[in-house]
Amino acid sequence: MSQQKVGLVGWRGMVGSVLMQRMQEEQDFAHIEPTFFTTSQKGLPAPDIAGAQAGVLEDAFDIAALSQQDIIITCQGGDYTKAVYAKLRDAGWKGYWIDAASALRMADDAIIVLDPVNGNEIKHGIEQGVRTFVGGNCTVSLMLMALGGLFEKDLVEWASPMTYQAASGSGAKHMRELISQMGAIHSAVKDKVDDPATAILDIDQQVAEFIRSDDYPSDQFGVPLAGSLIPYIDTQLPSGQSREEWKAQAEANKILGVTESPVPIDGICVRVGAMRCHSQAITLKLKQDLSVEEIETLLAEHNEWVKVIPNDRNATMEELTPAKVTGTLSIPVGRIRKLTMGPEYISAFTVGDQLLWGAAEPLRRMLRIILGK
Ligand SMILES: NC(=O)C1=CN([C@@H]2O[C@H](COP(=O)(O)OP(=O)(O)OC[C@H]3O[C@@H](n4cnc5c(N)ncnc54)[C@H](OP(=O)(O)O)[C@@H]3O)[C@@H](O)[C@H]2O)C=CC1
Ligand SMILES: N[C@@H](CC(=O)OP(=O)(O)O)C(=O)O
Repeated sequence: MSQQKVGLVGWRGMVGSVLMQRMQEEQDFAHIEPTFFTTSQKGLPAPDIAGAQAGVLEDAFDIAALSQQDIIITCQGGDYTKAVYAKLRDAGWKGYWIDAASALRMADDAIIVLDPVNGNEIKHGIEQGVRTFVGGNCTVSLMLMALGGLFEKDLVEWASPMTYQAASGSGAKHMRELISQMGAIHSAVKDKVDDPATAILDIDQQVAEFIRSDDYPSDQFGVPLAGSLIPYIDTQLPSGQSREEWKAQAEANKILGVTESPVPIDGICVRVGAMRCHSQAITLKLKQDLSVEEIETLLAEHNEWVKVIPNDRNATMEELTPAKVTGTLSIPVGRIRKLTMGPEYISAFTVGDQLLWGAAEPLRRMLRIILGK
């Protein structure tokens, strides 16, 4: 049988590069006939990651060229999806569309993909003719990978995730700016830091003045991140939520297949100075008084990537940090304990790489599901 034709759009962006990396690691290119598309570099040689047959870059707005594909994976962003998807479907294309952008997530004919959580719904959807599959919001996917064991058993009455989101969620330029901010702060006070005789409050005062000054680089974020934080992510909604906060309940319930009486999931999303791992401190109200041991067992058994970290200081400091998790598929979850509010109130803290399970990996696995490999 000939291989499926797969069009790759957005492959050189940040999410796309992580996807290409993972596809190479997992030998995915051995099972497909890839065509690389571009919005800006038509005719240039395609990357050699997929072998000699890759040819040149095709125009990502060429509906006829896109229509030749059995499957299209796009990490190009929502504006691209809005510009192309409807035209392609209107032209009669019936292939599989796998998308990283949020634009189509809540569409009735689209499934949000996170197969360790909703693999059955994905398979059922394919059988029913669903052809549009969209990766979830990074914080939502990471939360469900961590707490899937409780949601799967319908044990969660409500959840309140308070997030600590990395710079990568805003894009590559923001990651660079975070590093520049860190370096600029150090440069501004290096002499004083190196001199142990300098009073710490003098250093602190100088750092504070520098962070508020025009010399501090903040073109991308608009306000300081290094040495500070930003308690607002994405756009403002009339509900008082940020759009990032709104996604938690809307997307998580869609992934979980809850159509009536959605599980309330709401909290505050905060940008912090981590590079590419999102962390979340989650308060849960369970429907039952389960022991911590029972909760840990349910969580650990849910999928092969979640790793329960005992609520122990050393284990937490070693295992439950962005520094430890970055660049890996591991989803540690720890700080699990009963809160003083009552026996059904539980805390949890989880960390995950927002470019891997938060973005690229669910798309890559969706491709494999369609290929049946
Ligand atoms: N960042 C994130 O955390 C997440 C992002 N997403 C979705 O993925 C989309 C893409 O995000 P992200 O990967 O961060 O976007 P990037 O800005 O890194 O890349 C998007 C596109 O920009 C073009 N581009 C122009 N100059 C360059 C350059 N120097 N290097 C690389 N690419 C360049 C490329 O298109 P071309 O080759 O056509 O010129 C590329 O595909 C988002 O809009 C969002 O919808 C989803 C989940 C998480
Ligand atoms: N909004 C996320 C990143 C992202 O791209 O989310 P979404 O795929 O839902 O637009 C963040 O800033 O961390």
